[in-house]
Amino acid sequence: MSDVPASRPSSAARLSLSHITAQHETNLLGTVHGGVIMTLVDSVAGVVAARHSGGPAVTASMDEMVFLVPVRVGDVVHFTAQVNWTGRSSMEIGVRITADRWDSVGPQVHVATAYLVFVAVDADGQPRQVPQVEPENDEDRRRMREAEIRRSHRLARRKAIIDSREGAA
Ligand SMILES: CC(=O)SCCNC(=O)CCNC(=O)[C@H](O)C(C)(C)COP(=O)(O)OP(=O)(O)OC[C@H]1O[C@@H](n2cnc3c(N)ncnc32)[C@H](O)[C@@H]1OP(=O)(O)O
Repeated sequence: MSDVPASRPSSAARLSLSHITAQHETNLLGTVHGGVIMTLVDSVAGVVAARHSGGPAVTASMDEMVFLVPVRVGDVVHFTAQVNWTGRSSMEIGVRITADRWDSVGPQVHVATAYLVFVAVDADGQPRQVPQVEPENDEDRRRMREAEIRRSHRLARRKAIIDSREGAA
């Protein structure tokens, strides 16, 4: 594992990946399977988490992911990911997914946005501390504020479910 600094700028681990979709990635309707997109989202976010934290990181959760438009075979799908927020050992990674239609030149289509929480782990699979992400501009600061809102909702939802189960027991 590399030496891990106390903080890293958000641009340090940002990553873009482009993928040309193929026939074998389709669902029964003939459009690209949502699971193919989700696998690539998880992979891209995992690389960002590993680069930011300087070592292995595992997917802890993925927020609701809304598919806005179908992706067609041959479309070029772009995944852009960065660390939005850091806790002690967890990181929220935001992934924006856009597509260029294979048969026309036009503005990129917004396919989906996903937010994933990764936890950096040590050799025993135990959470380890991550560098704090340093937002570099207003957009990064907006992403960090919104990530904090999502985290507080995740924690509140988890606590409400635990309380409800304990109340029912
Ligand atoms: C890249 C891949 O494909 S990995 C394969 C799929 N993923 C996995 O197999 C992961 C399996 N899960 C695990 O190993 C564990 O649950 C871990 C490492 C994620 C968390 O371990 P825990 O013992 O629960 O850790 P702990 O309770 O100390 O929490 C550690 C951090 O994880 C965060 N966390 C734990 N569970 C969740 C969750 N469901 N959603 C969001 N964050 C979570 C905590 O908030 C905490 O964050 P912080 O350190 O920034 O405050």
